Amino acid sequence: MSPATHAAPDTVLVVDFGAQYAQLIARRVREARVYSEIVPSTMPVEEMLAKNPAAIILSGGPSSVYEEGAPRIDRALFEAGVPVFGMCYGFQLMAQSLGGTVDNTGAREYGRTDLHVSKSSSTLFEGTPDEQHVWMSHGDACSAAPEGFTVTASTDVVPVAAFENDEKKLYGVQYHPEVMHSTHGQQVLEHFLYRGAGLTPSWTTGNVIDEQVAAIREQVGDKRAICGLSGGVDSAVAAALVQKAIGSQLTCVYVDHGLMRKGETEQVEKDFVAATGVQLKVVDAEERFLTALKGVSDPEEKRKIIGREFIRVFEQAQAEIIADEGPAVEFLVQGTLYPDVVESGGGTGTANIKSHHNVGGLPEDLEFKLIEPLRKLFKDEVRMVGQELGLPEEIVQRQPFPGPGLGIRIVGEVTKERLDLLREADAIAREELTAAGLDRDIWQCPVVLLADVRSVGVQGDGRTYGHPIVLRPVSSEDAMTADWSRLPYDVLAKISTRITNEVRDVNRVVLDVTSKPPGTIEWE
Ligand SMILES: Nc1ncnc2c1ncn2[C@@H]1O[C@H](COP(=O)(O)OP(=O)(O)OP(=O)(O)O)[C@@H](O)[C@H]1O
Ligand SMILES: O=c1[nH]c(=O)c2[nH+]cn([C@@H]3O[C@H](COP(=O)(O)O)[C@@H](O)[C@H]3O)c2[nH]1
Ligand SMILES: NC(=O)CC[C@H](N)C(=O)O
Ligand SMILES: [Mg+2]
Repeated sequence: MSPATHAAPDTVLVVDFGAQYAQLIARRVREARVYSEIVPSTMPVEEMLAKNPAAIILSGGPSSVYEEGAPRIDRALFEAGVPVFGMCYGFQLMAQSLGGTVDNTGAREYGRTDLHVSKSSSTLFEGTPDEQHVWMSHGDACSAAPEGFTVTASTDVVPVAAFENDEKKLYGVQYHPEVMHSTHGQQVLEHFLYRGAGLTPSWTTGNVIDEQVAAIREQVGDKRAICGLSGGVDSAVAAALVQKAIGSQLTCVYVDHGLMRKGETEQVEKDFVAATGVQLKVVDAEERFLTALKGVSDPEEKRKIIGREFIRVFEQAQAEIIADEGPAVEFLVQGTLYPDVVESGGGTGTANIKSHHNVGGLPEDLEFKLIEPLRKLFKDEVRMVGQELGLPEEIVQRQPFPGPGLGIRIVGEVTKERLDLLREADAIAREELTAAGLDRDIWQCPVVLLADVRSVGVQGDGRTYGHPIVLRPVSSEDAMTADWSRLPYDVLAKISTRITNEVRDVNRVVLDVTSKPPGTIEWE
């Protein structure tokens, strides 16, 4: 999308072989201040090379290289003169393609492993200790490196745990440098990028602002755009970025779909406008959404309906703005992030976990041209962009709240009555977490109503048959993986007591102690 005046940054392609950690690799590369993108392993090598990558990283993956039907890579990739770094499956594939030996030696290693570095002056390992901990997860192993490669590390059971070929700029490690448990992993990755591939750490979120502002100006011209504004971080940053590019040609539209939390609408009306001076249109669409959701309890169906209704409301807003005179409103700005795209199966041929309303949930007859300036960024990067744009801390550090709102936090049919009940419970949980000073310690805390579940309780000496509320506090770096937050018991106790006392029909509060994976953050 960048106009010709802005050179594309040096890009490292991360080829995804179905890895658990492809996103993490891309993030680590960006932490090294080099721009990276993920591509599926099914992309033909010519297409990868046509992107003019500065380097290529081959990810891990569940397959075995010698199995029939296992994903492969055209050998041409290794002969194109582009520096390549293979990790785990990618390493094994590189070994096999170039004439080394990979087989099932019985040398399985899962988890923390001691790595013995045999050539600490090598491109990958310079300055790192001869003995280091790495994180392994493999059943196959490379027993002989291809010709021309120097073996630079081994473990007690694997003779070839790293190899390097400086002449051809090809490198590989059996372990996962991208995970935190590999103690010098980031350093080894940076050595590949800076020393192996000769890149300089120059990519910053500042580049994103300049590039996107120029690109958006060119794209929009003298037309107008609307931006779905939710009060959340992503749309606030997207709106501020687009406002910087086209100023008063932008109108923000906040949809009150009746699935918002207590006090949210008032907050957006007040805080965001005060911070940015943006033009805001608030649409009350509660009835429309609740009617469309009537009788629906399947999560994907809910998501699709909400995605569709959002667009219908935006179209209506568009018509109203056009009626007010001025140039056409052709564009819709959304605060879509990279994880939204990846999780909706839109990124790399990965599985569709759930349709995020703004990606997989969009209707097919969408007429707007989309502007999604944050589509390639992770959340922490978006927060940095927001900070650079001068947005206040309260907005930039706000916890995420999903576009489909409480609609996907009611397991069962969504009704006004259930929403009101959940809104009360959620407000109590948020109030107590804030009072305990825990807002910055947790990523977010969905509060979920199990509307189709009832359990027996005793309240006021009488029998009750009510619904459970689930607390789902999680900590995370980017919502791609998460762990349940170990909240202090007294805070949990207070929330539980208040919810069962103050919210009618709720007689039980339970805590979700599942990490992601296997659970996702939201229940639907
Ligand atoms: N109530 C709403 N009104 C208008 N647009 C919305 C609303 N909710 C979500 N959107 C649109 O959908 C996009 C995706 O929602 P999402 O919740 O991922 O982002 P966000 O709300 O901007 O940030 P956060 O992830 O911090 O909550 C938003 O960026 C925004 O464009
Ligand atoms: O705008 C959004 N539209 C959606 O449809 C959606 N679904 C999940 N989320 C948020 O994304 C993060 C990851 O959530 P999951 O682990 O449930 O997939 C968490 O932060 C969720 O709150 C959404 N945000
Ligand atoms: N994590 C991986 O990439 C594993 C590679 C291969 N499936 C093995 O077990 O050796
Ligand atoms: Mg949100």
